[in-house]
Amino acid sequence: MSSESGTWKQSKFEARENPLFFWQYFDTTFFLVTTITLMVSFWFFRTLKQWYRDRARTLYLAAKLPGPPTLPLIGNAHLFACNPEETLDKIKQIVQSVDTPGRFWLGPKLFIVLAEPRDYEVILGCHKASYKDKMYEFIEPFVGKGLVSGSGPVHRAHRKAIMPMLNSKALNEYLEYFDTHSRICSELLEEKAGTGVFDIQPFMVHCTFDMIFDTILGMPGSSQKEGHKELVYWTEKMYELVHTRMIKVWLHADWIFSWTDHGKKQKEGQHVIHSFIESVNFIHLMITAYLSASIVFLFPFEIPQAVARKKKEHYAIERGAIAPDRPRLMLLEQLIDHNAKTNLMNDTELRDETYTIFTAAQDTTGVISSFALLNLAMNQEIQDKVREEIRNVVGNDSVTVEHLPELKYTELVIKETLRLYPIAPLMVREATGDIDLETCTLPKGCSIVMVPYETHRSTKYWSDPEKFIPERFLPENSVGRHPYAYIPFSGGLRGCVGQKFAIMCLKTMLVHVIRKVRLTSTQNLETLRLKADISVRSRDGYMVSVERI
Ligand code: HEM
Repeated sequence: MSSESGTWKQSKFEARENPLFFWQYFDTTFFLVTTITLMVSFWFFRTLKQWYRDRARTLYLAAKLPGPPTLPLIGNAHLFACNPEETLDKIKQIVQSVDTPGRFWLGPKLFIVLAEPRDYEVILGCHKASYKDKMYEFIEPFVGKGLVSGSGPVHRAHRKAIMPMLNSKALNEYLEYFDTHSRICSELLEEKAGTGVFDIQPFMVHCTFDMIFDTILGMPGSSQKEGHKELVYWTEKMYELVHTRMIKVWLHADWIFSWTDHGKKQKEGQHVIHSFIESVNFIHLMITAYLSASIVFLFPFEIPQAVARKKKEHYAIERGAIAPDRPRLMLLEQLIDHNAKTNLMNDTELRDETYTIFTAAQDTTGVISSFALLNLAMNQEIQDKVREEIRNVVGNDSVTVEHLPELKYTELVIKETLRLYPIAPLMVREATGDIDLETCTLPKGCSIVMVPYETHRSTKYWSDPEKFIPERFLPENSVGRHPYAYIPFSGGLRGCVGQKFAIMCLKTMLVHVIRKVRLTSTQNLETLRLKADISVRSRDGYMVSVERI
């Protein structure tokens, strides 16, 4: 206390003796505050000016593009205040009402719609369009940040590492699993013979669950025997929720979303998944996993366990404690081995990539195989041709690597299915710089919407586009067609990494099912109603009847 009052007295004394004492103090503070204020103001006005310039340029370039009339503040958001199932119709209406490139606004955000192959060619190969739109982040609460939603240098490095892991050597190893599970699927379908109309999708979805469990996680899948209706339901629902959030601009803010019915449904879905996991007896699970190696459930909690188990196995093999019973080619094993050498991914990234690939592979293949079989059920002549080819090429044998390239007509059927039902009906990118197209410039910051669904059904590139005609993909019938008129697997910098995997998987499934049962359906292509969430699906189910061959 005395020393403090001493200091104060000393300052008072110095101030009286030296009149510049306080001014010196004031000058330094004044100088610092002024400099910082000026710098902040300078930065603020510069940013504001840049923002104003960018905005003016965006408005100027957008004004040159055709599009529906906009309302103040909300733009065209009111057009999407519809049932999520109708989104595809809304986008189709926009594409059909204007000559693309066209535009629409969701609040302050500009979307430029493309449907011409020449524009796809530029966009899919352009680094400035290789970033996924921010809306893809809505998928991250479910699958984490993986190849599908990520962008930038980390995405590039992960993609570069993962792509060679889905090479022919690994795929040939996977074929055995595709064959085993497809056989089980065909036997289960055979049991449905004579039972009337049923939805074939759950059968195909469970089959793909199992194939992907074996090949991506390297763990035996047996969901076809156990059945996981709730999980299947919530996988599909999860995509629907993400999609709803993407198109409804007012749901973008987390705090609003969490209060809405959709946010509550998201929690409900997570709750179902959590409860399911918790309901499993973990001791039983571990014993089952280690002794009989039959783990049958998945989702985020399962993936970390799978990663941990595979890591343990990796280090045990390295120490020589156990010998590998086969080449370690399952995707998760390859990722762990690669990571041990390069340290490319941390544990979270490893788990997210595994789970992302798992869902990217499972949902797509499950839906496309259902559409393929439904279309064969609706077209008996085409089904007969496929069956004849299968008899000639594979007979009653297991499917081998040598058979696959010989299944040429079956491949045409798969291609035609992917034309009519492109799994990604819309693909959205963010322009990280201005991009010049043949007819216009896309301004930096806009969202680019590609609509393969529309291009795949455009009379400009396809005759009788609404009909199921596999022969249109014969080389002689494809002459002169723009290569980007057909992009079911996207292409270029963000193209699907699982294309070969998917074709192999689909061919094997078709072989087993078509040679075992004849499918019929009372549904037809003209009346089949589709919906689009993240992928295209049938609103009416995939209703077929089967009889034994
Ligand atoms: C019939 C089956 C499939 C179809 C039609 C399909 C289609 C597509 C499409 C269109 C994209 C681009 C999406 C976009 O840019 O928004 C994509 C990306 C992707 N696909 Fe597939 N896919 C299929 C199966 C698979 C399989 C089996 C795997 C894994 C084994 C897989 C893994 C991925 C991954 C990881 C990406 C993200 C790639 C990136 O952005 O770098 N897909 N797929």
